[in-house]
Amino acid sequence: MDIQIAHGLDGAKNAKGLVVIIDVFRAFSVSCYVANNSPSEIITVGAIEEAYHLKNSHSNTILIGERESIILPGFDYGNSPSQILDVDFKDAIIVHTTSSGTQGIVRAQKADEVITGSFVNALAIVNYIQKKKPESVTLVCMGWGGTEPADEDILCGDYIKQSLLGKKTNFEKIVDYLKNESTTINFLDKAEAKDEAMRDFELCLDLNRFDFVLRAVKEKNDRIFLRKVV
Ligand SMILES: O=C(O)[C@H](CS(=O)(=O)O)OP(=O)(O)O
Repeated sequence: MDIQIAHGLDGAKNAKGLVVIIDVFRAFSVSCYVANNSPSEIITVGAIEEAYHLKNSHSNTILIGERESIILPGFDYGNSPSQILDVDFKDAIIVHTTSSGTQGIVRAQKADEVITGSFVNALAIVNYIQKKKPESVTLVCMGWGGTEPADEDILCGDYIKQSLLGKKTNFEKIVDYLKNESTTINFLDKAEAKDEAMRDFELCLDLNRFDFVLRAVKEKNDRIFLRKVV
């Protein structure tokens, strides 16, 4: 299996094979927390206008997302796992748009298949790839706004790659580095509620909390749905 690491929006655009779009803080950690709370659908969108359009077209739509780490006007929740941790999404259509992660999903048009990447379901991702045995895998580290590298996404990409190669990575060291040395945890600086942001940090680093993969599937009107694969 050929394993490539790519970065940001361009990396997503050119990614081939089975593509993992990685966004630890916070898009694809959030997506897993959402998926765990039983929504009828999760729709990933790039444009904010599309999110508003979907909200106006379906009564049971909930908007989740941010720009520059701040919740968007009229949205129900920010891009924050702590805000939605205990929310029952039964029968709701979740529409998710973010600065970086969801933009990567939308751009990954050359991929054979796209799944999301985060630490909260890292083992499930590794197991899924090992089971599928694709010829080539691209791990796309989305970074800040899809334009600048971010430590947490690079570390997650490397963690998945090493696991696929049968090598162990010390996860405690990763957490320690992100907590004490990394300067790339943008949303922590921008957050108005510091306690909530710290809780987001912990929830996004809750390794292997979920045992499912989220697969991006293009359907009606070219909309991209995230579907759980256990
Ligand atoms: O969760 C966030 O605030 C980030 C903002 S950015 O990437 O640092 O610009 O969004 P995400 O798309 O989840 O990375």
